[in-house]
Amino acid sequence: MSCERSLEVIEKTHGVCRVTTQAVSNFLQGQAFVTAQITAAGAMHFEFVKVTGERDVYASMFRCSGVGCTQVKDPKTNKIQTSCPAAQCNMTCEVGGPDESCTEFVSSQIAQVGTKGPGVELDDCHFGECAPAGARAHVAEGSVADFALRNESIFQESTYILAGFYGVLVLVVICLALALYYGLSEYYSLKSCEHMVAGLAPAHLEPVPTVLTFDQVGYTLKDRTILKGISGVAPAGEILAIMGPSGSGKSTLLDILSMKAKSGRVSGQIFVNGQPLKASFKQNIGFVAQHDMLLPTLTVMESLMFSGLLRLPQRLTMAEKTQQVLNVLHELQLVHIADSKIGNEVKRGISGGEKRRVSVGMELVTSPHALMLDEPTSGLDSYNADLLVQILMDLAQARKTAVVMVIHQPSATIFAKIDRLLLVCKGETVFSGSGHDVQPYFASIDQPIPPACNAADYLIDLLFTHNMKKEEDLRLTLEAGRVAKEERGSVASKLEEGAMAPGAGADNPEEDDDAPRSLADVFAESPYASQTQREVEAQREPVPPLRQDSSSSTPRSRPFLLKKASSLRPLPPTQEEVKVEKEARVSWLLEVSVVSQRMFKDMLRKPTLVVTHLMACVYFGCLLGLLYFQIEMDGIAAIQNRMGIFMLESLFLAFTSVSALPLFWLERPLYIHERSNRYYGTLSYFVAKVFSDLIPLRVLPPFLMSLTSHYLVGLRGGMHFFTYSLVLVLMTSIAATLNLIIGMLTRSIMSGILIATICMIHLILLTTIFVNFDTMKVAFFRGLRYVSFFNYGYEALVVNELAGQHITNFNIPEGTVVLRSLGFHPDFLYFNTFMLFAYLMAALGTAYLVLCFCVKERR
Ligand SMILES: Nc1ncnc2c1ncn2[C@@H]1O[C@H](COP(=O)(O)OP(=O)(O)OP(=O)(O)O)[C@@H](O)[C@H]1O
Repeated sequence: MSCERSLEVIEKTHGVCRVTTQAVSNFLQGQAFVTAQITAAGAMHFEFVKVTGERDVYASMFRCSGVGCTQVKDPKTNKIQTSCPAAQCNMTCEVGGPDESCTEFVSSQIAQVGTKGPGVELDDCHFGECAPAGARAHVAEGSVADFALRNESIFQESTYILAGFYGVLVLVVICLALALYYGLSEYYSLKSCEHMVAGLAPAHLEPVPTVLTFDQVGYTLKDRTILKGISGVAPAGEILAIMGPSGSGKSTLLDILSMKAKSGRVSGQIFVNGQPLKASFKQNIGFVAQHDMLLPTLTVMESLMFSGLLRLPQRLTMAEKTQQVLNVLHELQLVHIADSKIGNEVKRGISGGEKRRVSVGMELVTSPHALMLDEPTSGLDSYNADLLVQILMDLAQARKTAVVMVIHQPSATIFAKIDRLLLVCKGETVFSGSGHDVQPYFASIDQPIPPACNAADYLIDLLFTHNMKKEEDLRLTLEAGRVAKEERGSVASKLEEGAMAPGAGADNPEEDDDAPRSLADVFAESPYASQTQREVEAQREPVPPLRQDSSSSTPRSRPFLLKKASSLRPLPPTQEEVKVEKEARVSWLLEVSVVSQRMFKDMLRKPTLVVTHLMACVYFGCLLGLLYFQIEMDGIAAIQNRMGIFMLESLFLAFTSVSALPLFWLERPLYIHERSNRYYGTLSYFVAKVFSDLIPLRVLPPFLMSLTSHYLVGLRGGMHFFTYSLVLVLMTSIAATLNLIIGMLTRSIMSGILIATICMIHLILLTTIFVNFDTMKVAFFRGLRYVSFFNYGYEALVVNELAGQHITNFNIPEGTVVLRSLGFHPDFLYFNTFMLFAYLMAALGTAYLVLCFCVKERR
């Protein structure tokens, strides 16, 4: 198309003018623009529509035709003045309602304006005539061309500026992604540190010998006792193995020793090198979860560097951090696979045993004073399990670290290596002491471990059958009627709950003198128990115990467990400790940069999601572009088609934003693990998440869609295009953030998607196109228009496209009037855009708060 803005009229030209005739402009009251059409023969038609009413819209139409009209162009201002001395006007008042001023105007002024008076003077006219490129040549030959007339050019100068602006934006985003991808990668590959020699630990990371002592640790969850007065010592440089049948409370004990947030009540005392446990000690604990929490797309080196960059003290240089990672790679025998990807079930990477070692390495990088491992050998073959335990033993000895590990059923080789053993059954201590004392102890209680059998297997079997036997004995006792009728109910219910532990009867010995003695009872009275207790006492410095909780009860009345249980609350950090911790932490900006870099890297290494989003949006833009190719501003179809396009685009973007929900869901366990292990703060993760999710998935795709559909459909150009794509980007970002919030709050991915879909449907429903809020009888429901971001977005889109547009061949030729009559607010474009911004900010704020308070580790 090419457009003509000169005075020369090829066939007929359309324009917008300001009315200067006093009588008319008075009547228009500010709506002083009329749409005009002038033909080559000097005939002119112009019309205006005066709109009155707020809720009920009334339109009064004023149409004039004039002959012998003249146009004069002011060369200085370039404005065109038009004069029609003999205009014939007629007026339709009160279309849809009363307008007294119109009736009065008709009777007093119209005759003068139309026939006798000075005619109608129009000023500041903006005429334009557009035609397909080939039409000009046709005109030159003097024949009349059948032009497709348009109100506006689809290519304007400002469009090119905006296209350039967006082009630069896209380039910046691509450069940013590439910079993030390659930014720190030189430190992430083994090649880059070939010049470094393993073994030279940075001075700040000298080992600190640590002895961990725990005394009378108990745990109660909703009136159910899970742990009862467990005591033990994890000496520096040794491994304390916690063993027991499934459900005996091993992981619970490890959680407590690792200072994990527990939902139940924890009692007892924990000492570190004889001092009561301080809250600040958490940062010196390394915790290796039962399942590997690793990002499959990263290499081994990158994973360890991620931990090192975020958790090693700020004062360490990058070279020192890399050195530390290199040392850990050597210690864990991972150098040969340093640049291999972790992998997962879909894309195979390193082996299971290697993954376990990487998980351990992620913690060892920080040189923790105490290392806690939950079943580190589970799922490994005996070679890899032995190798891992041997590595752990060497590390513990070299670094003088207290290592505590839960182990399910170790091989004979591993069992023989265990320095100290804590055997638990149904939350009670069955044995606690040196690994060498296990055989003599069980021999002393008439349960000798057969020499040909794996001691670990034998002990687990023993505890299991002992449990079964004890429960069976109690059942028989009940049947024989030896328990009073009223007592029967309580015992039976205890059995059902599974709370009846071996030796449970010993809580009330006088009630059941003949009850079989549990292994826990037997151990509590053995010299090994006293020995453990002495070791615990020996490790404690003579300091007053932690806050005593008067409400806590004595767990058992036996010599080994005589002391009163106190609530376990670590001492709050002193101001000095807070200062030291603050100084040690890496800066917030570095945290955001490292975390977002990893997110981008992950996204680029499995680009399916981004590519699918981009392709889907471009495809949909093309589809709409072809369906509505170059639609005219003609007749009612002009309104229908445009409203259809915007609704389809909004729906498409809202529903494709659901991907934010499963995306967070898959990341959730990793986030919880890393957050609780102090890799980064919640705000750092959130900012990185917003940055890495919004830009590639919620900004680029809708922008590309708007770009495609805009040119194909022939929507309004210039600033209107900018507003159009901005509104689509804002709507997509809001929808994605709302889905993110739902993903954070729901416990199941399927219900999350269902809830998200239902919420989206409700928000879509509350859009003016589906419901005219002004006609609602209940005031409350009228207020719902402010709830839906969809309503703001959709209204902004249609107003941006239709307000002020002239519609040909339609009895309401003003887009503004049509919008008003449909319940839209043509003057709310900026308000709606601002509200979308505000909505997005509020949604992001809510998402952050939900992440802070609802997505927490509570075990
Ligand atoms: N948050 C919780 N909610 C409900 N029950 C819990 C919770 N935490 C622990 N338990 C219960 O406490 C008992 C001990 O659990 P724990 O996970 O510590 O056992 P475990 O010895 O580590 O078992 P496994 O070897 O099978 O992992 C179990 O009966 C478990 O059901």
